[in-house]
Amino acid sequence: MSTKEEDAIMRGQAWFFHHLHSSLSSAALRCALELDIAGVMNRHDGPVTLSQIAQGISSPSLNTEDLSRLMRFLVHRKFFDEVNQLYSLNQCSKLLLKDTKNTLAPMGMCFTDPIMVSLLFNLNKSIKDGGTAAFKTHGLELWDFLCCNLQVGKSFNEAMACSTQIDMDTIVSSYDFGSLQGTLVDVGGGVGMAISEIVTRYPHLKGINFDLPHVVSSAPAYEGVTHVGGDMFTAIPPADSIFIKSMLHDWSDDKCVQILKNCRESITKRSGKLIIAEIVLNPQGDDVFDETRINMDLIMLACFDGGKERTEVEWKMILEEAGFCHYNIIKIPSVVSIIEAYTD
Ligand SMILES: C[S@@+](CC[C@H](N)C(=O)[O-])C[C@H]1O[C@@H](n2cnc3c(N)ncnc32)[C@H](O)[C@@H]1O
Repeated sequence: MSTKEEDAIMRGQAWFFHHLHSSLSSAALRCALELDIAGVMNRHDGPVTLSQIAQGISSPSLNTEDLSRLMRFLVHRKFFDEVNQLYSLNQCSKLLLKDTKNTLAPMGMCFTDPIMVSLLFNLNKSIKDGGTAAFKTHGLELWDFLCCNLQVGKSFNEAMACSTQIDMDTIVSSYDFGSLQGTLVDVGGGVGMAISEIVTRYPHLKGINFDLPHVVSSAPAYEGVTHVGGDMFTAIPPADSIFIKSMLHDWSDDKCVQILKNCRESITKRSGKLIIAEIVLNPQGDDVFDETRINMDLIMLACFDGGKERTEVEWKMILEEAGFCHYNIIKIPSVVSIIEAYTD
């Protein structure tokens, strides 16, 4: 065998093992979250030793050598920084701190939960035999499963709310909601985090958070926001403008057209605007979020019947079919873009 062939085999093996073991990163992330390693480190001023981390975890049977191997892995994967056996938080691990404004800890806990992860491993059945991997795994579509399993449902809503909090900072500073007037309805707004961020910055807007009754029933009260429970496939509350974030990707093209037609019905009388904050897929792209965008597409495939991330061509198709003949895509420094759509 030539050196060139040997080299190609070696690189192939390295590629294979990289992907074979990639779930270890999420397992280690879960471990760091469960042990609250970032929280323990944050209680100290400056870098900490392994024994300070061990003391902070405070478990009588903790094995320091095992902890040191976990820390070595986490440092290798750049979760934490380490210099001369002193560990410190970096930009990634700061996102693991609980109860902070920009935390991603609830998202980490929800999407590393074996209940959520297990469905990804049924993707093969779903592709071969049809139906969602969620249904193959849990015997229910994801929304029904989340509705019946309140604990997982709560964890899912918290995960959405924390990533939305981060996205909304960028969305609100990149898009001029100040030009809108009257009522702004967030369709599929979850517990109302997004609309509350908008009306806090633009208090002249009247915010309505619209979601399924069981979701809004547990939503916190926000000043300037009214929670309305209902079904977007039946009717959407009347609005001057509509906001939708990370919701259409849960649905097939046909269902999206149905939702968008209901949006048009809701705003038609007032010639309002539809503002969508969702992923615009660019499979050949190589910006910092393109990998996440394509990962999200596979998650949608596993979780939702017909769920998908869409390219610009796919967005144009469903918007036009629903009667939104004009649109404008605004790229912002986020995994999502803003799509403004109009009826005339
Ligand atoms: C992926 S979450 C997005 C939540 C929020 N927009 C965000 O970005 O955090 C999709 C939301 O759609 C809601 N939803 C699902 N089916 C619905 C329906 N038929 N009517 C209204 N809302 C629905 C879910 O309850 C969930 O809160």
